[in-house]
Parts: sequence; structure tokens; C-alpha cells
Amino acid sequence: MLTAQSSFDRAPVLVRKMSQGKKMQPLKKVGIIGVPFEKGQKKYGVSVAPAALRYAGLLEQLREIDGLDVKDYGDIETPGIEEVAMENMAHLALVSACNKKLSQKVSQVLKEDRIAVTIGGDHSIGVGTVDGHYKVNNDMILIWVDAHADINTNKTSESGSVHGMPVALLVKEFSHYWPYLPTMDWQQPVFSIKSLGYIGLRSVDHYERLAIEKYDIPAFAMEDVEEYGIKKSIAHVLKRLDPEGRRPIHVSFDIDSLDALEAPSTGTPVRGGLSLREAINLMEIIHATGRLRAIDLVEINPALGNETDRKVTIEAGLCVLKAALGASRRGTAPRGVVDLPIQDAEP
Ligand SMILES: NC(=[NH2+])NCCC[C@H](N)C(=O)O
Ligand SMILES: [Mn+2]
Ligand SMILES: [Mn+2]
Repeated sequence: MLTAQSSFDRAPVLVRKMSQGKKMQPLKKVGIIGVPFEKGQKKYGVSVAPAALRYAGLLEQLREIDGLDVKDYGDIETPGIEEVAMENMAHLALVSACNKKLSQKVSQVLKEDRIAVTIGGDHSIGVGTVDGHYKVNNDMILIWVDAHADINTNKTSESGSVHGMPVALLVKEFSHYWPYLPTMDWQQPVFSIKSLGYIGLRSVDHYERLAIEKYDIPAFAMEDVEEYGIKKSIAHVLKRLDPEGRRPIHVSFDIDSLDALEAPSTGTPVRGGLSLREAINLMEIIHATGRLRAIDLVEINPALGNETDRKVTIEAGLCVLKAALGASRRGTAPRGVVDLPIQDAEP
């Protein structure tokens, strides 16, 4: 963790306690939402990801998970929105319109008792997914898996890209840092920063670092993952945010949390990140809590890199989703079948 060094000593106990805690049964129904949106950053192509993942077999692969009921809610489209000018905040009206629709869709999926699985799009869509989730489960916790902290405001951002600002737009503790934001009236920053944790950080801007320290956010940067391993890192975050182990979990997974060699087709790659194995394990652990209610997969940009880059990045994204939704690397025996379809050998 970037702060509160002393709590690390308790890690082994926390891990043990976690696995003893009462397990909830994971939801076996999911709803897929595609968000072909890329105006939260500057590069062309991240809006193609939902189509690319569907083409690569997203629905088919999820349906192969034992007992999983997968419903496709289609894509969020927001054409013909007029831009508004906002200081150091590009395309605010477009970002706002897309997220407004997305928030409603996420709420709908959750009310239909499904895990909301949102495929971005750039990470500015985290505003809509978390807003929509919070409106249904206001006791949710948020795990932001990312190389970046995405907690800039338009005063601290060096890029002016909203995909670096979604967390700051969501949390109530930041409401006074923002000027009035035209077109954003539908969204109130009501989510508490005390319900947020980070995994995978390694490219944190100065003011973001200050915010993490000021609010004592449980933030496991790569050097902490290095030291404690992915299991204890997530155990710590979960224990800090939800010592009782009963709050709904929202995971916002930025593909650039993975090492740039594991997921090269992304707009702001950073070397030295999570291995795919760590990310899969992280998702398996979160799945095993039985409390995952929403997951976002964002920032896959199929237009960046070569054919192999594109392929491994999409595959990595699919692996992460499958692990989060219950796929087992141990495999699953066929349901209702008790024996192999061959005769036993004579003794
Ligand atoms: N979702 C992302 N990939 N965000 C990258 C953000 C990079 C940088 N911190 C910024 O604010 O512009
Ligand atoms: Mn990122
Ligand atoms: Mn991000």
C-alpha cells in the first residue's frame, strides 16, 4: 500500500480470515453491455473493442462457463451530441451523454439480477458503470485495477482527457474540487472515496499521489504487488474496504493494468505491470467471494499494434472476464454425468 505501512504485518491473518468467512454463492447470470466510446482519450480505435471482442467469441466463451446464463444487452450509442466547451476537459458533452445512458443500462441489468459486464470503450465510461451500480447498491465497493489512478480533475490533468478523471468525477469527497460541469447534472458525486481500492498502479501523477495519501486509499501499486503477491494484495484491499465481507463488489479493469507485453494494444501502455496469470488469479479470488456484481473491461484498442498485439490483448481481456465469471483453470466435469463413456478395464 502507498500509505499505512504497518497494516501489512497483518496480511497472513487477514488472508486466513478471508477464506474462513461465510461465502456467498456467485450469481450465475450476467448481462453484457458494449460501449463503443473513445472520446475520453485522443487515440482512434478503442471504440472498436466491443465489436472485436464479440467477434473473438466473447458470448460463446462466457456461455461455456459452467451454468452461466449470458444475456446480451447490445451497445450504448450516443450519436449527434453537440459539444460544450469546458476548460481542460475534452468532449465533456459526449462523455456525459454516453455515461448517462450507460448508467441507466447498468442499473437495469443489476435490477434484472445479473452481473453487469461492460465492455468499453475508454475508461471515462467508469463514470456511468459505477454511477449505475451505486444507484442500485449504494453499499458497493470499487476495485480499480489499472496502471493509472484516473483521479485527476480538470485542474490537475496534464492531458485534458476524461479517461484520466473518472474516479474524481465519482467520489463525493472531490465534489468541491470541480467547477460546474455543463451537461453533467444527471450525475452527482455520491460514491465515497473510502469505498475505493487500487491494484496495479505504476503511473501515478503528482496530484493523484497526493489524493491517495490524503484519503489513505488502499492502493497496491506494482511494488506492493511485488512484495505481498496478488493474493495478499487483494485480501488487504477487500479487508480494508469491507471487513465484514458482505458488500457488493464492482471491478473496473483497465487492460493497461497488465504488463505492456501481455496487453500491447492499449492507448497508454506502461511496462512492468501485472502478468496475465496474476490478473486471472485476482479475478478468481474476487469471483470466489460471491459478491462480484459489476465488472468493466476497458481501454483495449484493436487499432494499435500489429495482428499479434491485437490478438494477445483481446485474448488477455477474455481470460480476465472468464476468470471473474467463474471459469476454472482446473476444468469442469460434464454436468449430470457420473462416469466416462468407456468400459472399465478388466481387473
Ligand atoms: N484510463 C487510462 N488509461 N488513463 C490514463 C490516464 C493518464 C494520465 N494520468 C492522464 O490523466 O491523462
Ligand atoms: Mn490505465
Ligand atoms: Mn484507467
